[in-house]
Amino acid sequence: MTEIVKALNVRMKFKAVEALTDVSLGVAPGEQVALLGHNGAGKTTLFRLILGFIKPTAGSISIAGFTPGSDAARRVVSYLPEQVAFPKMLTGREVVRFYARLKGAAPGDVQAVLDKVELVEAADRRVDTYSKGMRQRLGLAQALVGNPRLLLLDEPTSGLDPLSRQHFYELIADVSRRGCSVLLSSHGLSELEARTDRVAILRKGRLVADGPLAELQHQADLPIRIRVRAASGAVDTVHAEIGGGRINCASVELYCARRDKMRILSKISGLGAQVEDVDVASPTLDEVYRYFSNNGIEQTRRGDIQCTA
Ligand SMILES: Nc1ncnc2c1ncn2[C@@H]1O[C@H](COP(=O)(O)OP(=O)(O)OP(=O)(O)O)[C@@H](O)[C@H]1O
Repeated sequence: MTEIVKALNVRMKFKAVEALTDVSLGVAPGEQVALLGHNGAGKTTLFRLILGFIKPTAGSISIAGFTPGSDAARRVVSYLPEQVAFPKMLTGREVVRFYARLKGAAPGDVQAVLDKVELVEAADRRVDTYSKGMRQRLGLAQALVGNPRLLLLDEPTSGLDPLSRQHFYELIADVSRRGCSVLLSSHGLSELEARTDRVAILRKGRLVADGPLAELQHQADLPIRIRVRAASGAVDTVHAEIGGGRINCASVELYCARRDKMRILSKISGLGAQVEDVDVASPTLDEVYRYFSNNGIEQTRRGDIQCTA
């Protein structure tokens, strides 16, 4: 199957600044990839290369087998930039109609897309009366019109309230289920955690991690948190048996390496009725991100594994 994005050993240099170094990344049809990285890591540069706005200093990129920026590639890809701006005098419908014509989409697509992003009621109002969230949804509408095979979304949820974010991700999941690939950059790690197939992390222009979150958790081998709620009067015994730290009058918390998890859980299970509940938490995307963007050096409060069990 042809990859929608295929970047091979891409290097991008702006005079003295090397924005990307030896980046190889593929995106399959229907795949959702979150592109993460600190400010200046090279995310927007990668988007601009995929769009064909700039050419790589070295390496190659193809979009569904086509050269970025070519007519054929442009028919494949849609882009929602971080700072979305439309002519204020136009209505939302006129904006989407304009993009529909540019992309050769059927006129009926305009209404369907406005409906999808819940802008039908405001469609005939001028864009300068729109809230930030409505402008962002209009940005998504212009990106969705014409059924692109690849959506590039640069910080698409910045400035959106929690409900709008949720709706936004539902829309993205829907287009992805229909086979559209999504490459999305974001700093909102907690909201991405359960919503992306794959995470790619750029650090100073280098791709330092690429895979499903579970795989990156495995690679980073960060400690797992186990929290045990003791039965009434049993907290001292539970603490003495499994170690860790007391976090209140009734609970004990410890961190352990992944390889020790089952052994410790079995020990906790052996405490029988002295344990009321157990909660096991794998490292979050935020922790995995910090690990990889800090060159594999762990900087979390879990740094010292407190397991004595
Ligand atoms: N046209 C340009 N000329 C010179 N340097 C540039 C140019 N475009 C980008 N850069 C530099 O390349 C590096 C990567 O920038 P880029 O905008 O891709 O980062 P980013 O990951 O998108 O950052 P942010 O999260 O802040 O949007 C930065 O050091 C930036 O200053």
